[in-house]
Amino acid sequence: MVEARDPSERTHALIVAAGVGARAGLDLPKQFALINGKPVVRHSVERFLSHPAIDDVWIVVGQGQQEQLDEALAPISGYSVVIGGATRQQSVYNGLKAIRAGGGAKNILVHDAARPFIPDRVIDDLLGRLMSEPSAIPILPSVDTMVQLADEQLDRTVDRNSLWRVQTPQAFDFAKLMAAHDRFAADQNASDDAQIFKAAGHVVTVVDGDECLKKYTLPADFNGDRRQDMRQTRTGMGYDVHRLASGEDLWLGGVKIDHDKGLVGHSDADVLLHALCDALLGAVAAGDIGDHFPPSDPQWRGADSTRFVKHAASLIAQKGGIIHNVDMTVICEAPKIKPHRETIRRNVAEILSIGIDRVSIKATTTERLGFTGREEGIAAQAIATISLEEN
Ligand SMILES: Nc1ccn([C@@H]2O[C@H](COP(=O)(O)OP(=O)(O)OP(=O)(O)O)[C@@H](O)[C@H]2O)c(=O)n1
Ligand SMILES: C[C@](O)(CO)[C@H](O)COP(=O)(O)O
Repeated sequence: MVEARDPSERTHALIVAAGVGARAGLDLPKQFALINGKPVVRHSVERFLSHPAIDDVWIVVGQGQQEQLDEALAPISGYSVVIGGATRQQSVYNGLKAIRAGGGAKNILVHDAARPFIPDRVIDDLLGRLMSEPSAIPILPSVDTMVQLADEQLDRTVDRNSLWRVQTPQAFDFAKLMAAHDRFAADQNASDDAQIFKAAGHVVTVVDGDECLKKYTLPADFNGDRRQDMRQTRTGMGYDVHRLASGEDLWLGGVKIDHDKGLVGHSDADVLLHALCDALLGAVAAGDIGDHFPPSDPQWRGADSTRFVKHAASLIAQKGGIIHNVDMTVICEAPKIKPHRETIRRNVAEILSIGIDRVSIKATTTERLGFTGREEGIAAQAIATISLEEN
C-alpha cells in the first residue's frame, strides 16, 4: 500500500476567485464567465488537478458563491473551498490559514483564477526553482515604450528595461509565506504575494512567464465575437495498429472490454486512445505519441493511455485552443464495438472535458481481408477538429 504523504510535505495550489471583476463590467463575476466554452475558473482548476506535482487544490470564492463554483466545476471533485475577503491579499490569507489548519504544506502555488491558461512548463519551472530557493514568480518583459502621464498627457518616458510584468502562479515555501502574511495581515495594500514575501525579508527569484497567462480583466478580454473572428480552425488525424494476442487485456477508448484476446504494444496498447492522441497532437503540429512518451521508456510499460490523451489536450488548452469534436473509427472483425460505444464515448468526453455530442465512435470490419480480417490485430483512426486564437 502507498503511504499518504505527510501534509507538511505536500505541494498545494491556491486559486483565488473571490473578486467581483468590476473592470470586466460583466453581469457576473468574471471567474464564472465562459472562455472557450468553460467557466474561467474551471481552466486553472483542471490544470492543477491534472498536474502530477500538485497534491491538493484549494479555491477561494466570495461569500455565497460556493454553489456557483460547484456548478461551474461539475462533475469535477477533489478540491477544497475557502471563503475569501474584501481584497486579494485577504482572500489569499484566508486560503493560507485554511491550509495551515489542514496540516500545512511544503510548497504553495498562489494563482489568480482570472488567468485561465497555465502552461505546464511554467508550473514545472516554478517547482524546479523551489528545490533550491524559497520562492519564484513568472515575469515577462515590457515590450512597449512605457510612459507616465500627468493630467492625461505624456509626462515622461520610463526606462522599460527596468520594468517587468508579473504573473501568477507564484510559488513559495509555504511556512515562510504563511508567516509573511501573518506579519502583514493588517496592511491590505499588496497587489501580489511576492511583495509580502519580499517585505518579510525573503528572496523572490524569477522564471520566464508566458503570454498564455494573460489576466482576463477588461471587457474586451471577454468579447466573444471578436475572439471568434480571431480563431483559426485546425484538424489533426491519427492512425494506430496493435497486435492481438491471447492472455492480454483489451482496452479501447479507456474502457476494458471483455474479449478472448487483448492488444499488445506501447503502454496498455489502447489503439483507439493512441489514434486519438496523435490526432490531437497533429492538430497543433506537436509531433506524435512516441515523441512525448517514447515506447523505449520503461515508465510507460502498461501505462493507462488516458494520460497521453490528457497531455495532448493540455497542449491544446495551453495555446488557448478549444476541441470542437473528435471522430474515431475502430477497424476489427471482433469484438463488436456497438455494445460498448456509449461507454467509450462517455469516457472520451470525460477525458477531454467536452460534451458527449462532440465525440463520435464508429466501427467497421474489413470483410475478413487483411490482418484485421484475420483477427491478428486491431486498427483505429481518429480525426480532431480544434480552433486556436490567431497570434
Ligand atoms: N477580494 C478579492 C479580490 C480579487 N480576488 C482574485 O484575485 C485575482 C486577481 O484579481 P483581479 O484580476 O483584480 O480580479 P477582480 O478583483 O475580480 O477584478 P477587479 O479589480 O476588476 O474588480 C482574481 O482571480 C480575483 O478573483 C480575490 O480572490 N479576492
Ligand atoms: C497578482 C497579480 O496578478 C500579479 O500581476 C496582480 O497583482 C493582481 O492585481 P489586481 O490588482 O488584483 O488586478
